[in-house]
Amino acid sequence: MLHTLKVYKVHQPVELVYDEAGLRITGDLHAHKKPKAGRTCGCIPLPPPKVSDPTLLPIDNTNLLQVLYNDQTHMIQIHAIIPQQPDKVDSPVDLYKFIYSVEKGQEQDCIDFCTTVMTGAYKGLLTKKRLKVLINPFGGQGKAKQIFESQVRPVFDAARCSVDVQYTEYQGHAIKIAQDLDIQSYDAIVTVSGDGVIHEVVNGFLQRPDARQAIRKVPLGVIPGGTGNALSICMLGEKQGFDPVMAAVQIIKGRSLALDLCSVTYDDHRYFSFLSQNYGITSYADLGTESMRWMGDARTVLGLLKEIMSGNSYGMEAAVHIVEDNKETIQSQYESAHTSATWIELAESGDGEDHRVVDTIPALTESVPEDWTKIDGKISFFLASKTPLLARGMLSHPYALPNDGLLDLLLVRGNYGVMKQLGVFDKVEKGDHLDSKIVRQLYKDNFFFKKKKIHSLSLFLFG
Ligand SMILES: Nc1ncnc2c1ncn2[C@@H]1O[C@H](COP(=O)(O)OP(=O)(O)OP(=O)(O)O)[C@@H](O)[C@H]1O
Repeated sequence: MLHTLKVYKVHQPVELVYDEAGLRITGDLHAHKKPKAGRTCGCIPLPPPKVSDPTLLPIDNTNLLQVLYNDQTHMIQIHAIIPQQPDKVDSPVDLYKFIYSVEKGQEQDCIDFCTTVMTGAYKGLLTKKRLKVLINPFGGQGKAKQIFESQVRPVFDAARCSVDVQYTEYQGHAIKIAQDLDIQSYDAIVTVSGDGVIHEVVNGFLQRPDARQAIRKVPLGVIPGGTGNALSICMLGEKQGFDPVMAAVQIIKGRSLALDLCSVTYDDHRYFSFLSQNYGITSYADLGTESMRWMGDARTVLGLLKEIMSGNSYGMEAAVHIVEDNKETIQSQYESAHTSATWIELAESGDGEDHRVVDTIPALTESVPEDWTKIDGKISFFLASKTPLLARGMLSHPYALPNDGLLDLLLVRGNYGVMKQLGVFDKVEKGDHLDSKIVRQLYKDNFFFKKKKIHSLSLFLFG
């Protein structure tokens, strides 16, 4: 059903048309111009859109943040996200604000129009979310605060979210904040940081007596403010995963996605991981470039090259429970899971249940079950991951699924020499390394790894 409203930009008539797909603004010749710094009001800017009518600006429901009538100014205000290149799926986006005057006598029509648009734009979603925002002022290249204030806060304000900002003050602070968070007061917890602070939030939640309830009640929203931002690129892709505006829109318009967590026990310490567990070249590459965070995510590539060139080999002992080790089968399972993807909504736990997270995997002191496979000797890569991308340009686990209850393990046994290892590295950008003969197995499994044990739990994320 079509809903229309006639409004004015100064004296020029403009028509607003809303249907199920979204809103169209017709007749505003300057609507596509890009917003100026400061993004005040006015009618806004961008390169001309690839639509047949240059006076027409279509805005999808997903990109509509707020449409409201201001009875002080007798104006309608539209806050929306507009892609810089409308024909590209991963185009950068900008925040726009359109303001048009409403004719005398049309006020009630305008209010009704706004209600219709907002109902369609937020179908099944909460409006005016209450957000707890954690900013690591030292994360990545130290730009998290600036990213938040200049690119993210305006989006949250436009969507009329209430924002409670807290800066992390020391290592481990986010664990404490998540542990003490009043879960009834917030609709999401948002990190403006790298993966380190996300790790702390997840672990803080899971140390709570009401861990399961807390993690269901308060989803995690991720704004890229670190160096690698691995979780962000796994959710939004390699380009948009580094776009704070797009990430902010996900927090407002995204739906929750369950992501398995891995329980890791190290000596008598237990924690939960949502990315990868690894040994061999990738782990030493990471450790060897800790002091190079200033160079952003380029340090991942540099570290890997350095470690491969060193010619080191790595001994390990591990036991793995293999669920599937045929690459073709894993690929086809991934493809069918991907095409039939459904959002996993976890049921709320009932009152009186124990909400603590309990360990269900056998203790390390117990003997390895008979149907598990042992790995004992030299390896180059032992990389188990819940997520597909290790970093930008490194699609290490192309068939990883967020909530299949399994880990994907990439294993290269032995040391095949620098040239062959460089060959694997060279193909990892698009995931083609799996065709390499030396990448012997890609398992879906649970496993014991040295002194670590891993299984999966769930966390809500926006996707
Ligand atoms: N105020 C602070 N002072 C010192 N360390 C902090 C502070 N706030 C957070 N931290 C620590 O900084 C570490 C790294 O933070 P973060 O994940 O944000 O950035 P990053 O490691 O550069 O990003 P990425 O994980 O994407 O590479 C975290 O483990 C966190 O404990």
